[in-house]
Amino acid sequence: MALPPFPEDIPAHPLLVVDYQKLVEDDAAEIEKFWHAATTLGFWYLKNHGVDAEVDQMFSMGAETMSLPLSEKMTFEQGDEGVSFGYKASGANAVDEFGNLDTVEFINISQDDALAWPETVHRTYPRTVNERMDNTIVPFVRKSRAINVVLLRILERKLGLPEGELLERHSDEEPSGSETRCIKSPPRAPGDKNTTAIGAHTDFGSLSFLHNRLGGLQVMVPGTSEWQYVKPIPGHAICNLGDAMTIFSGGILKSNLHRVVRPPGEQSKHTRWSLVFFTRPGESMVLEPMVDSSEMIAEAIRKPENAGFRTGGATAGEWFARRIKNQRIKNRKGPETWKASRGTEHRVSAY
Ligand SMILES: O=C(O)CCC(=O)C(=O)O
Ligand SMILES: [Fe+2]
Repeated sequence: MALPPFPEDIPAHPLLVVDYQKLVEDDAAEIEKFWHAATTLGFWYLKNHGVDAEVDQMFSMGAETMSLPLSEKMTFEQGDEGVSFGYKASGANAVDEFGNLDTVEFINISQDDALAWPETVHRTYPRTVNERMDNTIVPFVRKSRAINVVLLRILERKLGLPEGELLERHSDEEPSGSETRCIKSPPRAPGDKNTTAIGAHTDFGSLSFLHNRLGGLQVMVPGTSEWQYVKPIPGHAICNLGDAMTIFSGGILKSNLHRVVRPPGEQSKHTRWSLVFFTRPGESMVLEPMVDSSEMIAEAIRKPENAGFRTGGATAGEWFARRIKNQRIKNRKGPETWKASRGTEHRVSAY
């Protein structure tokens, strides 16, 4: 079905457009553009990534899964212990410190489970997922991971890290929180004041590769306290960095605050689907600035504004479980639970 375009009269934040093929060819100007995006907003468009056909298939997988009976989907629910893989029902998470509820449902499929299929590493999935493992999910996961590895290699070099040091923290030999997520966000009643679908957050891991059809994603542009839409552009993925990259780099790389609200204008009448592939560090990797491996990072962490990026030695697995667990509404005791779910979000105004 044809979707209405993003309204022309609604401002959208212009992300830099990075050409993936040029990155692969080691094009110096393109690498500079990517580095600029990574160290300022932490969001950019990625074109020529070659994953469009797989993305379409993944949206079909998502639609098939979300149309299963709720009772069946609930058999595969994430639970309240801080595990991300599986199904998340609408309203299972808080979107703010007051305990308002999210309005999206999604399915998270672990990279480890996809790559080991038909073996199980972490958990099992609904039949609509199993049926599409070989022909849809595995190809999408492989291609998306390969793209993120190219991006990681470039960042590793630009950060002055010895070859392989950042990559080995994202090895697929070790279990990780890396996963793909298909999100369904139904239209909201016109008078519904609570328009937040996914609350303000920074991403938990390293790199997110996102595919949007409708508006609704917003970023808070650094130095302002205003939310701005990111406009979906056909064939352009939206990429962003997560907390692990900000921490590893001692604050050089930016993990920016974002959220999902009702799509703008006519688009608000339609169901919003989105698809993400998250690359996250291996579970046992310690999230600390890589000061011993890069002079640039050692220098960055000496700046007072970056001091907060020392975690005290949390592993990626612990960081990730804490964030997921404390955003579950069933675990909520009060505003402190929301605070306990936070990562590198420092802007009190956006909590
Ligand atoms: O749906 C989107 O556009 C963004 C989703 C997102 O931020 C997330 O799942 O972390
Ligand atoms: Fe996100």
